[in-house]
Amino acid sequence: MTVPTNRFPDDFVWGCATSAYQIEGSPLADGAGMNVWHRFSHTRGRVVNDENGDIACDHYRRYESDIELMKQLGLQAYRFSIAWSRILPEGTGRVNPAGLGFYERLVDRLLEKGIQPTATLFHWDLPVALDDRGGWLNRDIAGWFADYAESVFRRFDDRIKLWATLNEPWVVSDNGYLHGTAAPGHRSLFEAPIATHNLMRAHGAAVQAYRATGRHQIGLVVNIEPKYPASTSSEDVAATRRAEAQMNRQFIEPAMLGRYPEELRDVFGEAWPDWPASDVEQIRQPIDFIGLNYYTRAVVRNDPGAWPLRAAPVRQSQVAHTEMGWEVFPQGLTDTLLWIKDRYGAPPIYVTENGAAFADPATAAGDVLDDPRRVEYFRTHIRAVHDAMRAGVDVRGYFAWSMLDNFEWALGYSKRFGIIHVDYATQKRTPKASATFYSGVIASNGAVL
Ligand SMILES: OC[C@@H]1[C@@H](O)[C@H](O)[C@@H](O)c2[nH]c(CCc3ccccc3)c[n+]21
Repeated sequence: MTVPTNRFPDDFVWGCATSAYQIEGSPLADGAGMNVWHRFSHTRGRVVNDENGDIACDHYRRYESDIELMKQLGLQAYRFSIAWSRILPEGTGRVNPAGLGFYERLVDRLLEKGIQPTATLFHWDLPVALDDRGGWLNRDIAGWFADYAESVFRRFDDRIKLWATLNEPWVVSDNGYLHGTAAPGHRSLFEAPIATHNLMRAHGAAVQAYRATGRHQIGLVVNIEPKYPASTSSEDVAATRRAEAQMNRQFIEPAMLGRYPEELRDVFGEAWPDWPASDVEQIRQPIDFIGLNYYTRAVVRNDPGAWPLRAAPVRQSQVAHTEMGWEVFPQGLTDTLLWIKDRYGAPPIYVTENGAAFADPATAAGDVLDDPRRVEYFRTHIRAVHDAMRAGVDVRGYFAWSMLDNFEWALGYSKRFGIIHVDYATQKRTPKASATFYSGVIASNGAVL
């Protein structure tokens, strides 16, 4: 693959990404079952300002005008997630035709507008009915997930050609079961490894199900935050390896190499089981691509008091940070793309999420002052992708996070990642300068960088 010096290959795909619970609203409409983020966000004290996704961007009802905006941007593809509990209100068994109907309308409208739909089966919004049966702690969930996957493959594989099983299993295991900062809000050293393992077993089962009938591509989306040691001391280097294993290799390694990083026993101790080899073999199903979500890097030091990693980030001074407190470090994206290529056999990669939160207040006149730092963030990170491609990494596409300002999980609506501003009181959409910039990138296939 020859990569032109000043633009991207002709078949490179440019898109935007969102997820169901963050933008749709109407979480219980038309027979949908309750999902764990509905229950979590309605539990006092879990989300900033006790905000929730009851309305969000009202995309469930405004999807046609939102797709019009995507068309105006010149998007070639759109990454969204399917809400499991709309399709199977109890998580298994009865299919809800109205739930399928929403995604049918969404997909058909996208195709009408010449925009490629790419779907993630699970972006954290587990049906409550399954959480009440143990959720990711119940080994049966691999079968439940495969059945759900089959019901949507059967319906949409003629129109959706790029599938992802899970979005960021690390966040579900680490935030949802280890630290309790995300749904279902558990805090347990013993539960997190079980959640990890069942998430990955479910991934494997869904890929196996896809191979039986699917005719296109399926992969796994992981968040990778490259870890750089704060010093060359053996303590800091060891701490960095623990942090890297726990976030960056805990999921991609079983999926791609059929083994868990040995550092995980050092992190979890007796709480890390000896998984049956047959389980890990089943997890290692050949996949067609890796979806990489990249935002920032971490500089890591040894910290004996930091549970359970015994590692802590070191904030970098005198450099740009986003509203999330994340360092702006585009080199980390190049480094990560090269790391995946070198370590996991040069798989095709889509950058499935990359973006930045900055405060973008709307002025009284209704204009939106898009922070110029967001344009710079996209410019430098898209350049970083190009650098990796010039160095031989097989990157197939880039999805900006996010198309719309949306519900930022436990941070509610306090963080704005959108290239399109949403006034939540009026639901008015206003493209930001970053939308105009990204539109130019797409139109010129990266030549404007
Ligand atoms: O935080 C911005 C986005 C979320 O809105 C997406 O739903 C999620 O896929 C996503 N992942 C990451 C990086 C991993 C991460 C998630 C949550 C907290 C800290 C890091 C950033 N984001």
